[in-house]
Amino acid sequence: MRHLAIYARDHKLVSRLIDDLKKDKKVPGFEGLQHKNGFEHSEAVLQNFIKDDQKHGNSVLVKDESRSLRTFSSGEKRKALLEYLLKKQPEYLILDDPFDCLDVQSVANFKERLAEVKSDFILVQIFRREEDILPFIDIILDFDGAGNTVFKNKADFIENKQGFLEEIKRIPAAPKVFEGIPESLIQLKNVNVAYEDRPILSNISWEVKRSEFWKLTGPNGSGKTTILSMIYGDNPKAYGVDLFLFGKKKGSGESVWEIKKKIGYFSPSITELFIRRNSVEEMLISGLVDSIGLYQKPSDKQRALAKQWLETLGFQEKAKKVFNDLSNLEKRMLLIARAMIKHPPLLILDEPSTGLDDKSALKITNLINHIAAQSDTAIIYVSHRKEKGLHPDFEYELFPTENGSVGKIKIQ
Ligand SMILES: Nc1ncnc2c1ncn2[C@@H]1O[C@H](COP(=O)(O)OP(=O)(O)OP(=O)(O)O)[C@@H](O)[C@H]1O
Repeated sequence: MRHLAIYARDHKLVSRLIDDLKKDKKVPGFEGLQHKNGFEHSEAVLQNFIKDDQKHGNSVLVKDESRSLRTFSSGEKRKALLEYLLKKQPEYLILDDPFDCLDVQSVANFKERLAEVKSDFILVQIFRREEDILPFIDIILDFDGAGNTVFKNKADFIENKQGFLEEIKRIPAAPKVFEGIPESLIQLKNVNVAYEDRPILSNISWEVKRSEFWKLTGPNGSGKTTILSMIYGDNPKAYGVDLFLFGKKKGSGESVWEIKKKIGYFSPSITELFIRRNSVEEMLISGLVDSIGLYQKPSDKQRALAKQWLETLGFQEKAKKVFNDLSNLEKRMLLIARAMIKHPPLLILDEPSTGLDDKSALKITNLINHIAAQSDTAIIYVSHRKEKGLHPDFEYELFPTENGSVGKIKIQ
């Protein structure tokens, strides 16, 4: 059997297939893998190691390192898992979307490492983006409309990406005006951050003004999340440095809660916070009252605004549907709309298209481009990828050095 890649068009079908492989069942097209020693490289496997590390410390993945697995960036964790699995001498390795959280350089290194060991075992790569398919794989497993597996040559696997992006209609207007918002929303002046004497950020000077659309980028571990958590979260590193949010130095009066009211935030991980059985409409409206889920009866005005947003997204038929029953892409589009519904002065989108296939990622970037073009909200879009179709005005890129990451501005 040769290496192959599985297109994760339908997550459930792929999961079922992988489960059957793991249970050592006979799977059509994968007969060569039965009774073989196989391992899985996936986010779920990684999370188990992280849980274990939290309980017992000293994870086997990083036993030669002085710090715990938890403090590794997402890219560093994935690399550690790969090396750990390679030592187990697998006969086959399932790689579940291995490049999704990796920056350009790490993807290149990871691909190079796999090319070195590719003749030692069979690789089964699950992918969502065409550009991620390993260069030495030329067989793709896809699913037809009835859910049957279809094997294709890579050359024949051509995604028709044109013509499916329905034009986003106008986004609804702001329900209220935020008073007293200065021209400068975020300003970092010569900010340095270190963790346990390890320099992470070096002399970062960056300003985000009203209505600007920024992409914040940089390789894994360069400090993107650290900057975000200083702005939006309660990272103690934000205090005692020259970080100004909406004109005030952080820590000089405004509570984190007050600051958060002026920021719309979306990260794919918040999708899991919504466990109540709120409807799609209620979930949108919760963005107006800064709560996760809705605990009070919405007013007619709020419902009318939600209706307009649902029309913009093309979700008008889904208003009463349970949020948790939406598809992954629909949940993300809705939560981006929820973050934007009050037209906050600043919208932070943390890797919003991570884990999505090419078509779904384009739908997300299309929505964000429209939000940027049709509102006065400033946007910070965090990603380590080159996002196809995204049109930011500026890019702030972090470059790691041994003294911590330095930042450079690119005008698009
Ligand atoms: N609490 C902590 N203690 C020690 N080190 C930390 C802590 N939090 C982050 N780090 C380290 O700081 C560096 C920057 O991490 P950060 O998560 O900000 O990077 P990133 O650019 O967001 O990475 P990625 O793209 O992989 O998410 C990493 O090397 C990480 O291991």
